[in-house]
Amino acid sequence: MSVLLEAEHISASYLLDEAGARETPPCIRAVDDVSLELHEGEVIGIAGESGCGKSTLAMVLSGTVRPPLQVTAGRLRIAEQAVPLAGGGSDPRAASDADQTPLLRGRVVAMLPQGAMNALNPTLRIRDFVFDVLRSHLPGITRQEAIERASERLERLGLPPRVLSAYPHQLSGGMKQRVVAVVSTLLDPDVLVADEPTSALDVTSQRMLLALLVSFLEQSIIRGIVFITHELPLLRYIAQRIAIMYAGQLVEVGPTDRVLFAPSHPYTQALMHATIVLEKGTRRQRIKTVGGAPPGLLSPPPGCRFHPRCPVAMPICSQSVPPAVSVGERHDAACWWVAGHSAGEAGATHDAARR
Ligand SMILES: Nc1ncnc2c1ncn2[C@@H]1O[C@H](COP(=O)(O)OP(=O)(O)OP(=O)(O)O)[C@@H](O)[C@H]1O
Repeated sequence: MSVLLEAEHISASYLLDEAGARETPPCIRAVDDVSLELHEGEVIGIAGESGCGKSTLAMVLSGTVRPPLQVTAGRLRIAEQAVPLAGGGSDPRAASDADQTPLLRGRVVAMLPQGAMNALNPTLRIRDFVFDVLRSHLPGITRQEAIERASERLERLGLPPRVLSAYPHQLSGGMKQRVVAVVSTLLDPDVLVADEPTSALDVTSQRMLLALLVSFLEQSIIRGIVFITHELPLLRYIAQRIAIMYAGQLVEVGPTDRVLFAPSHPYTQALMHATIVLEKGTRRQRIKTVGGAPPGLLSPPPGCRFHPRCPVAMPICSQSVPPAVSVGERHDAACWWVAGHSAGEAGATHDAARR
């Protein structure tokens, strides 16, 4: 399976002292040492509680980082091209490539941000929005060409081209979101990063949007999707793999069914209200809810960031960052407790999410 997107050891922080008055400015480490792969034709879901860094990771992966957010480390490659990371990351070439960002954005990677439908200008017909978007990427395009391109695309995806003549208020929320999704992929990007694209939609509209995103893949309009949500169960309908994020880090990555129905990390188990089978022949332990709140990212807890809330925490958990351990085929969990219980099964530690 070929790798379409490869993020290596990405860290990104919000700098709280942009003026640079302090030598070591305080910063919120919203994404901390995240490595992730997206394969050709795949949808990977990224899930976790509010504030765990999902949107920040989405901005990094889509090349839309803006101050006060800064990428402090890492590399990103999409479709075999290095994507510039604002701040340069650890790759000195990235900073000098920064002028390529607008080109990469839209053609290599596109972002469907939270509340994307609200980006529509209420005073402009959809066709004017389409023209503005396309013109920003393709300065030479004429109005007629832009409208024709959007019209053909809508028709191909089973949506009525007449929406181009409508004002936003004349369309339902679900239709607006689908139209914005279509417009954001008009340049056939390799990867679409969708950040909570179904939030604020009713169930029927959610399903229609998911179906549309799948059509993008089936019709080879795009080649892979990073789908961010706090609604873990939703990922069952669209993602082949799921990455669980906690306090800026990935704690578990694996095939959708495994993560949803046989989660390994205590945090994922708590999220799923799942049953942990400790070992063959031992009793089952049930975690009902995630007690407490996620830590502040200005000064996250040492070791495993979940340890203050973890029902199976051990002394080592507060002392040392857990390695990612293989718990099955392309399934890793970063947890000392899991490492102890899967010793001998996997034997090796792995770079999280890169399997
Ligand atoms: N502009 C900002 N300045 C400072 N801190 C920020 C900024 N935006 C986000 N943060 C902080 O970064 C951390 C990660 O936020 P992020 O929005 O990426 O999380 P999230 O998982 O997407 O949450 P949600 O699901 O609520 O959108 C949080 O602690 C948040 O308070």
